[in-house]
Amino acid sequence: MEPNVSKATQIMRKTTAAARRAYVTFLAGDGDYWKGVVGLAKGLRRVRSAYPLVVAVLPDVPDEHRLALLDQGCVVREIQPVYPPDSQTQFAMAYYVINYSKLRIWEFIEYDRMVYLDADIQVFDNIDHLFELDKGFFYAVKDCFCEKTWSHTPQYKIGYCQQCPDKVTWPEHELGPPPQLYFNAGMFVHEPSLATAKDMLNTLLVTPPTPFAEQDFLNMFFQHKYMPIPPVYNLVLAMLWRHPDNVELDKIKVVHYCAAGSKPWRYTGKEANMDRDDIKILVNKWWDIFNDESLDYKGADEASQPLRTALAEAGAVKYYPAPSAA
Ligand SMILES: O=c1ccn([C@@H]2O[C@H](COP(=O)(O)OP(=O)(O)O[C@H]3O[C@H](CO)[C@H](O)[C@H](O)[C@H]3O)[C@@H](O)[C@H]2O)c(=O)[nH]1
Ligand SMILES: O[C@H]1[C@H](O)[C@@H](O)[C@H](O)[C@@H](O)[C@H]1O
Ligand SMILES: [Mn+2]
Repeated sequence: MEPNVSKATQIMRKTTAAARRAYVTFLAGDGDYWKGVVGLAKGLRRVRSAYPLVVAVLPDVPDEHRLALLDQGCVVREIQPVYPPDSQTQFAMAYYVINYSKLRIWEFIEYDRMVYLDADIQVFDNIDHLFELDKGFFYAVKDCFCEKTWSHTPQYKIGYCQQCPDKVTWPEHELGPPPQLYFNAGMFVHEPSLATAKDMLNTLLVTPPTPFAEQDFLNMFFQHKYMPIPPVYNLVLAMLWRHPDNVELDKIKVVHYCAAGSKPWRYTGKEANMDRDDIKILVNKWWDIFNDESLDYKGADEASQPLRTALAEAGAVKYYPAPSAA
């Protein structure tokens, strides 16, 4: 306690601290992930998050998609791509290679604390309290090893998962010590720092790429700083059928639509497990937020005007202002 600090100073300090916090997501390419970001921006507004959503966009994100994000009150920041060293590695999904560019968010040093959320994530409850966690750690939720994307690993082959480590005992005599705790990198709490960013990129230069790309890399880089947080902060959907005992669906704050076929904006219901009732409900809940016009950002014109003007001048996109609601 500092007894001599005036109320005004205390409020000013709080405001300054708040200005240095933000949610952050990542957007690459001209595909449909921008819809996920729009959904996320509206979801954060629905739960009355106090902090903005910064979108780290690669240069290949088209202006039309950037406009849609500005219209939703996002802070759009262009980043340069990050590539792993050359190799013949097979990524679990071919596109994972672009995810190394996510490492650029450590360069956003105008913020001292950020909560990263993948574009295929939705928040159903306020999680602003994550910004209050002790500094000096890397916070994320433990992953599950049971889906086919893990089929290249010994843990998948023997049916071992850190979500239920007692079910299949790790054969230490054959495979050595059990795998260290491993987090899903679709959601985490981090502290931007140029020193860390530099260290990361230098380490990446001498780190051969592996199937889960930057997720594997971050697990290696932060192995001694990693602090698990409860699964309510990142429900990896496969948990619903792989470890139902570890999930209390009504308590979930953050849902990660990462299972094959579960991205709400691409959902057909055809892929394995996608016809489950809980999945259908979660996909519908995502759409309810995406379609809810009352959640649209109200100061849209102000944020996106410079880009609109530039585009109009360049004749790149035709923009017709929406009629006033009055
Ligand atoms: O064409 C794309 C592909 C990905 N992304 C961005 O990259 C994120 C990661 O891609 P996915 O969400 O499709 O990946 P998964 O959630 O299936 O995969 C998991 O493994 C990945 C390994 O690269 C990442 O670590 C990811 O955060 C983690 O949850 C997306 O949410 C989105 O923010 C795009 O913007 N455009
Ligand atoms: O770490 C992986 C990865 O995030 C996959 O994309 C997801 O589908 C898996 O369930 C998860 O275990
Ligand atoms: Mn994801």
